Amino acid sequence: MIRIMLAEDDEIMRITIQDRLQKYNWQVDVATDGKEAIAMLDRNSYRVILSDVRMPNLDGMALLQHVREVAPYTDIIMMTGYGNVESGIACLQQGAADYLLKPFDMDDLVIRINRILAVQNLKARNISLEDHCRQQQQQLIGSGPAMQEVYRLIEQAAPSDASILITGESGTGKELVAEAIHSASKRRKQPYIRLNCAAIPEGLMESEMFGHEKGAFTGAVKQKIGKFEMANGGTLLLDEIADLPLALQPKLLRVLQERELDRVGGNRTVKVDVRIICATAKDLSVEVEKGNFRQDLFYRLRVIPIKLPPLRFRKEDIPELTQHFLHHFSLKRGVAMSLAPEAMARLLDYDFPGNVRELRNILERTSVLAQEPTIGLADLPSDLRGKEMIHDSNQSLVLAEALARTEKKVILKALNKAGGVRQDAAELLGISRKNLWEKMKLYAIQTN
Ligand SMILES: Nc1ncnc2c1ncn2[C@@H]1O[C@H](COP(=O)(O)OP(=O)(O)OP(=O)(O)O)[C@@H](O)[C@H]1O
Repeated sequence: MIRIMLAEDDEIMRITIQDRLQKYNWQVDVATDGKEAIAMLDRNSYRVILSDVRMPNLDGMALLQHVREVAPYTDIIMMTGYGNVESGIACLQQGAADYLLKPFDMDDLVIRINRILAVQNLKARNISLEDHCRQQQQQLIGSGPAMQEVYRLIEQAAPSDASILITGESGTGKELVAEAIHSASKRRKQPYIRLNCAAIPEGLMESEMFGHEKGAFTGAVKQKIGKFEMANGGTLLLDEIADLPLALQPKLLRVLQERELDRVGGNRTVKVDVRIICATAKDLSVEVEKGNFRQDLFYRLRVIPIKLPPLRFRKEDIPELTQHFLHHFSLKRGVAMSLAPEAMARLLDYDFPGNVRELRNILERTSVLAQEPTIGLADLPSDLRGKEMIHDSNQSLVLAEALARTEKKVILKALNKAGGVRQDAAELLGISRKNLWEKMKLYAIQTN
């Protein structure tokens, strides 16, 4: 429920405004002077404060200054009397969101509050869009059986609010899967926020997750909203969850169980409604055995587990991924890039310890550096060209066969197109004449 504070010393005015605003299902707490308002601000979070300028004990300007310091996410509308436009402008200069000259129309007040709430919603949405933008143009690619299973799990998991644990080696697309789940869920129009548990110093993690109040610790000069509150109504991805400090794990468990949290240095409880997705490249059950991760939290987080296979176990997706990334980099470079068959063969033979991220990086680098629009073997990084390639025995045997068949087909096609002229066929294939000759021998291809 949207919470609004009304600070006004005039009783009739107070009752009239409160009655009217409550009709919109807003919770309206009233304060009779500035001091009382400050005390209430310590106990609760408000989206909007509506304050009179002239009040006993502590006036509206002092309250405004206090709110700006301790609650930067709360907007304040000032009510000034006697047609005092200068005072209204002074309020805006001090950081008020708006002002109203008394006497004012109640409809006008409601419109202004709604406008402020809309801007607040936009700001929250903006934070989540920034996160989205990073991933823009990034969709999950791969139609092999392993990815089909992943899509099936995403589809099944998305509609519920159950916690999801995505595991998989680095670069297998865990973040993309988390985003796909959010986008397919009923929360898709709400914020999607990401928090990397490994990237934040341990001492700052609690405030990053749950926020803090002004003065909670040295350096906490302003109130800060944590990622949980930012994600309210939406989804929070806790990336690298295995790195969440042990001391914070009970606090995360509490949010999951009670759906409420305490900001650091705060003495009030904030209700949150957030769907949690966790991702990790580590085996969490091993971390539990080692005593680095709480078992109760582990079970709570892995209600739906999704395991992403490494790229070397789904090599069938490499051509499709390659095409997808090359298309993207071609647009960036303004040249239609393609991959020579033997370069593709090398990619298919490589084990990609860095998974899809490594494939993407290789293609990005080569599409920038390659002299010709066709990326050849020589354009690939040395660890792909050289003997250092890591072989996965059974897998590459099956692939080698499939590859050989494809390569033979492509060569025959090129020779056919070139009317049997080897030099032209070699050029079409983007390989040397000698290389073509060797391959023709290998595949027992004859030309007249
Ligand atoms: N199936 C996929 N289709 C398209 N792109 C993918 C796929 N999987 C991964 N990527 C790309 O690979 C890169 C790494 O993906 P992502 O960050 O999701 O991996 P991750 O598993 O979260 O890695 P880490 O554990 O290192 O954070 C990104 O650029 C992403 O777009």
